[in-house]
Amino acid sequence: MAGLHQIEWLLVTLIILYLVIIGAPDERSLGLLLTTVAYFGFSLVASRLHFFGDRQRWLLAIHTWVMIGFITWFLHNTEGASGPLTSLYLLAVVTSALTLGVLATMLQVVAIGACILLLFQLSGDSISAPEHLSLMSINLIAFLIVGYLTSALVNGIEVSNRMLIEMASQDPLTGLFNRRAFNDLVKPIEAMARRSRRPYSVVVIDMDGLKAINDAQGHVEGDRVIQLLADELKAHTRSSDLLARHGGDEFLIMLPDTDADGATRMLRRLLAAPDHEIPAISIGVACYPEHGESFDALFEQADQAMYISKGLGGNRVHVADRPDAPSGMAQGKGRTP
Ligand SMILES: Nc1nc2c(ncn2[C@@H]2O[C@H](COP(=O)(O)OP(=O)(O)OP(=O)(O)O)[C@@H](O)[C@H]2O)c(=O)[nH]1
Repeated sequence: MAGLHQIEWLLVTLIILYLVIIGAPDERSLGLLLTTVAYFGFSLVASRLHFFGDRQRWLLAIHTWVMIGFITWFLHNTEGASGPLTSLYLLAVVTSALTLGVLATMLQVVAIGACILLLFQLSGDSISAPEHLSLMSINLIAFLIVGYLTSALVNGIEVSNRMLIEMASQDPLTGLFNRRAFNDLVKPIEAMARRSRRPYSVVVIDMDGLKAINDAQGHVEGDRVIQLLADELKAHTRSSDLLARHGGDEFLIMLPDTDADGATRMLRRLLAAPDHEIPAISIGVACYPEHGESFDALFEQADQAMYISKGLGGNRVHVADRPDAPSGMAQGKGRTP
């Protein structure tokens, strides 16, 4: 975004250079200088207020319209629309294409066309003169091409960026978050829960016997059951819950605002789901605040609880022991009680 202010400052620099080297009619010099200083002040204030940084479209639009108005005023007071300075409008077109998209940019090219017509009108030149008509057409076609190509380029970069972010945060097989993205998303929920002392649950799920499926039916079938389980997890969780594929056949869920009872109710429904294609799963649960103060501590507890589930035969939920509870208090909850 800083680049956009640089475009404006480039415009101011070009205009000052013009005034110094070529100069304007004496009676207009002061007015032009004051307008240029006012425009520079506007740009400076806008950059301080983070107009561009906030990416508010209407503020960006105001910015480009002000730029077009300023260029039109400058041309009106110097060489009109028939000189080479008309190409200064390119700066407004590029600014718009970088920030506002193709449609707004095309609209601005139309508005620039209207400004050029107005300039011809004000200077008393006839627009129907062949040299004026061809000059205006060439300029407008150039603006259209530059505006369109720049917008398309920016759009392509934005799409690529989005894809890169998705690729960096998603597990490609299931579309769930990967562990890195999950860790980033967990932090604010953990902090909020700690501040408000609201509960949350951490769930570790591990498939039972994926290796046997891979060995007997091949990796494609193994992949398919992983996807089926991921779909089932999505179907049984809320949109506010966080799901991640943690490793090969291991999944991780964070359930905000959910205590141990709420988590086990949901997980029992998952185990009772009638989809027999999904292999058995072992589940461990740990909850804030009773099983630990930090997400990492809860993850460790949930992981141990998952292994207890597996040790008890798998296909069940095991809630971590309370740290102060005597050992043997673990509660196993199988698919078939
Ligand atoms: N098809 C497939 N298999 C995977 C993938 N990632 C890991 N695996 C396999 O999953 C198997 C996991 O093995 P284990 O950790 O022993 O798990 P398991 O066979 O489910 O046995 P338990 O966890 O003890 O119940 C290994 O054979 C891995 O090669 C994957 O993306 N697709």
